[in-house]
Amino acid sequence: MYAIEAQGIVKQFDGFRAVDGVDLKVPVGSIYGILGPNGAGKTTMLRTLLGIIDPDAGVRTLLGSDRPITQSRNVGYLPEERGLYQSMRAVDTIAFMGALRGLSLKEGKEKGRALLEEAGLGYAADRQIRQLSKGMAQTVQLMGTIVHDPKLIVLDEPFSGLDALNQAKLEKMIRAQAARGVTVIFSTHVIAHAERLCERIAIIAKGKISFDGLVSEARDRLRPQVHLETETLDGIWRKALPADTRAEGHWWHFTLPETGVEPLLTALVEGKAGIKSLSIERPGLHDAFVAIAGESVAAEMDEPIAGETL
Ligand SMILES: Nc1ncnc2c1ncn2[C@@H]1O[C@H](COP(=O)(O)OP(=O)(O)OP(=O)(O)O)[C@@H](O)[C@H]1O
Repeated sequence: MYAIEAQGIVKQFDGFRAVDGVDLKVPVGSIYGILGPNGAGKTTMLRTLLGIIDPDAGVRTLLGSDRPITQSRNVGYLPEERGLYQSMRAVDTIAFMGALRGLSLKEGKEKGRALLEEAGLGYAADRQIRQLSKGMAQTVQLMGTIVHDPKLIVLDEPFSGLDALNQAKLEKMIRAQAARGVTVIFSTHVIAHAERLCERIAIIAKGKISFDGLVSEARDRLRPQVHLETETLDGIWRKALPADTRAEGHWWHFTLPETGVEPLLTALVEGKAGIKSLSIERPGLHDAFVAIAGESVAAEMDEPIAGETL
């Protein structure tokens, strides 16, 4: 069961292919991240999948329909350009956004107050948007995106512009929605966000998808790295180290051999290497991203500045 299925999607602007033959499958109930640098085609792809714009080629279904726009009441969409009416109160903003997706204004206001209370923002319900901080206003827009209980939530760069606290709240909200069976798809140019939240990701650059699958599958494309410290520097055990081992004083750094760690441990113990420390590091999504998309694309991705995210 897929919330979104797309095949061969192409979207051009004046002959320039912003989306260039994309295939994608987003399973129902998953948290799915679209990772790519600025200008990769993420927004265009999301807008095409949602039916806001039509592709020049390819087919897509959204919640089982091949006319995605007809599903708009079942979808919550947070566009990249944020914008709210400055003089509208927070609670009315949420209700108004719900009403655009078929929710009665009365229910929207009740739910809006409940959502604000839940987030510890009940005191701001009757304040105008202009009286809120940027992060709070963004949270209100997010609440307006989910107030009608959509089956599918699509968030375009939802973390940008939020401080660490609000990013953590957003992560919590995304997890809570997924726990209820809602499908959440979001775009980001920060690898760490996708690594923390997603079961599945698509990596996109220059309009093409170079990977679509489980985060663990992406990470498994690279072998774990071993860091070993020994008391002795020489002995028969050295023969057990792989050919590409990098030596650094008493340290040895190498890729875990296909045979695993046990034969290596046996050789080290029997050869009296004197193991002082040994760690096996599984590659993170960042390393996998570099391997899949290449150094130059990875360099275009923004990493969060220290302390920006939890
Ligand atoms: N309406 C449009 N007319 C012309 N070119 C467009 C239009 N929309 C997008 N593009 C171009 O298509 C490419 C992909 O843009 P898109 O906004 O989809 O990328 P993105 O991955 O979302 O990046 P960003 O995070 O910077 O928005 C860019 O080169 C952009 O300039």
